[in-house]
Amino acid sequence: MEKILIIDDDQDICLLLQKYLTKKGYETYVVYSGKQAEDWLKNNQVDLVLCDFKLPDYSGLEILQKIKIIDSNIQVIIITGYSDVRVAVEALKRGAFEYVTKPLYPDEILLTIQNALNQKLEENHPRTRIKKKQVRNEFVEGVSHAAQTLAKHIELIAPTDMSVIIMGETGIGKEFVATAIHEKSKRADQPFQAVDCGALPKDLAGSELFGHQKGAFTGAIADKKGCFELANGGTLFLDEVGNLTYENQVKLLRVLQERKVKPLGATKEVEVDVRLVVATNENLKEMVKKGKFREDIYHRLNEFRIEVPPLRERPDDIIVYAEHFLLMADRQLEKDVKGFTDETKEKLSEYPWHGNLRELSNVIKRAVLLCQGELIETIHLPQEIVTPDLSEADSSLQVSFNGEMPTDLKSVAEAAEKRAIIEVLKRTKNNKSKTADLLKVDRKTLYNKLKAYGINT
Ligand SMILES: Nc1ncnc2c1ncn2[C@@H]1O[C@H](COP(=O)(O)OP(=O)(O)OP(=O)(O)O)[C@@H](O)[C@H]1O
Repeated sequence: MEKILIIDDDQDICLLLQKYLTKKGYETYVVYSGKQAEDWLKNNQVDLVLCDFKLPDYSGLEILQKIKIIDSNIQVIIITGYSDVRVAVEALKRGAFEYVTKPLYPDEILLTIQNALNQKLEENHPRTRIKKKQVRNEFVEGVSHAAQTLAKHIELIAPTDMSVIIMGETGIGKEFVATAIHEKSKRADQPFQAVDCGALPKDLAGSELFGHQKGAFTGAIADKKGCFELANGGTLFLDEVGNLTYENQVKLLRVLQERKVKPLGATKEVEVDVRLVVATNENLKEMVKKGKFREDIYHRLNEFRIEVPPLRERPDDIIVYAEHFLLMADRQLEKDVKGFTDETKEKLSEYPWHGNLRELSNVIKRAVLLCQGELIETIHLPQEIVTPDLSEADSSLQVSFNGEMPTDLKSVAEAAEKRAIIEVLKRTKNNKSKTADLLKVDRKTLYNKLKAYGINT
């Protein structure tokens, strides 16, 4: 039976999750703080951790790091508020499997847990993600000029053996581009090995990349092939390559120059034939200037550079991707949602999508889950996307409660009232009479509430 640890200081949430997941056949455990989790994990083993991002003692990133140090094989799913999605995305870069946003929906949690457990990292290669056997979602090109140029570049570069640097914001699809390059290359039937250099602990990175021989260091109980050897004949994708230590950059340069790797502790070198594709969301050239990334490696990798522009700079693509993610979610959740209302499309197109395609895909999946009819409406989207001003108003309301979410009924009711007023004002384009009508109050009451809640119209 697979084991799940739930970490949340909200005891009600813990109880609900525990009951639900136990019913679904998992062995579940609960702790209420980061420290308790740390102690618990040192003495017990689990397959997956479901962790609230805002614990009383540790931040989400801190607890993630501690879990990964204790056992890097544990899959971690972060529970977060939508307004914290950007930080949660950072957690993904540091090794979390996925984030789910509040309010929590059991079906969504269950699906994410099942996906995480299915993809549980392979025993022998804990920090690498082997993509070869994974079923991937299809590569969608987009219709914007930038997306078309990107597709053309992939077609052109794929059949060559040139190294490629893929640049772009988090979640924009750099790894997808790397996979597309591999799949369209002559190496397509050979391994595609992806390594997240950002998630490699410093002391183990060398062994993960280049392998080691039994006895090379304490804990090296058997020979181990590094990613270069595992990718032999195929493509090695180094994500967040700018995070490699100087020492590993030197070793990487040797492999690039000589096409040979020397596992730690080995006396002999092993020949490797690997095409290198790397990605970064930092400016590598700047890193070279600052002395943080070796110039010689940069030039070797920079045989071809692909820049993937952020989604907000190519709004024409948003609905294309949204429709693709809707199809995927329909399939995954066995639903038959057909599309979006015009208002929903408008809201999706206006939103800045700082988490790019990953954020869009998650939002659509959740909307499909919530949708009971044929079309996704704005009520199925997170509030931040439908009424961005309102979320600001909400957060200002929270601040006025000393940074704590209001829990007393009066405050909760006031927050809901404020939200409803702003929402209706938006819909009526600030027409007070219509707003009062829709809210079924007289104009004077409406004006009093606007003043009391500090809503400027
Ligand atoms: N061209 C595409 N077609 C369809 N889906 C895509 C495409 N590109 C990205 N996606 C979706 O966006 C998600 C994020 O993509 P990916 O992991 O490649 O981003 P990334 O830029 O490598 O992120 P990070 O910087 O965090 O490593 C994917 O899981 C996939 O769902």
